[in-house]
Amino acid sequence: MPTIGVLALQGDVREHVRMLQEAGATATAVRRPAELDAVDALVIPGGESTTMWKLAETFDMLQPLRMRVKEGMPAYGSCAGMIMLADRIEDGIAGQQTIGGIDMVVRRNAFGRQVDSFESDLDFAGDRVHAVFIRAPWVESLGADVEVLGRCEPGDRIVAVRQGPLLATSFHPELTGDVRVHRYFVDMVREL
Ligand SMILES: NC(=O)CC[C@H](N)C(=O)O
Repeated sequence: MPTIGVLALQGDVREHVRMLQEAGATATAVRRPAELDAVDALVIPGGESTTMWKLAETFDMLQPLRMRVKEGMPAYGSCAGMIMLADRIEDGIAGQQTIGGIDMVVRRNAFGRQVDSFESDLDFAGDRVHAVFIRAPWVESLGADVEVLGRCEPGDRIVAVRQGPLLATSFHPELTGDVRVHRYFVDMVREL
């Protein structure tokens, strides 16, 4: 059974721990480099990417996170976590940095004020899932090695992608009780 960490600097950590356990993984919160060393894979939760970035620097986690991702650790980022896994971002705050790893440009708070939060059914890797979006980003553009796993209205925007061991969604599957996205990630971790 793989041990999957949930980055616990900020955001909805407990919900991801619960979903990972339901999907058959051992799940644990990760705050420090030594805890990161001990996991096979990592979930980066939703929250606020600017805060997460600053806390990652404060806790000396940004470089270790970049290193593990570069070495091929599987990671799944949801919402703010998607932003953290993007190589480039639009509408970040001044100097905002990411962990990176996925060759894509992600736009923060992209769906705009009128649809700050919304829910939508969409196809994720061939499964129909109910998706919750909260001040969500979308994928503005992506490299040739990035696979699109899901799109959503308005605008047929890209909201789920995978590049090798890295998975990202604009939405929050941990809030729906539907374990399939987490199961998809746990299966990824098992196969890699
Ligand atoms: N629900 C979320 O994770 C929101 C993401 C947030 N808008 C950010 O920029 O980080």
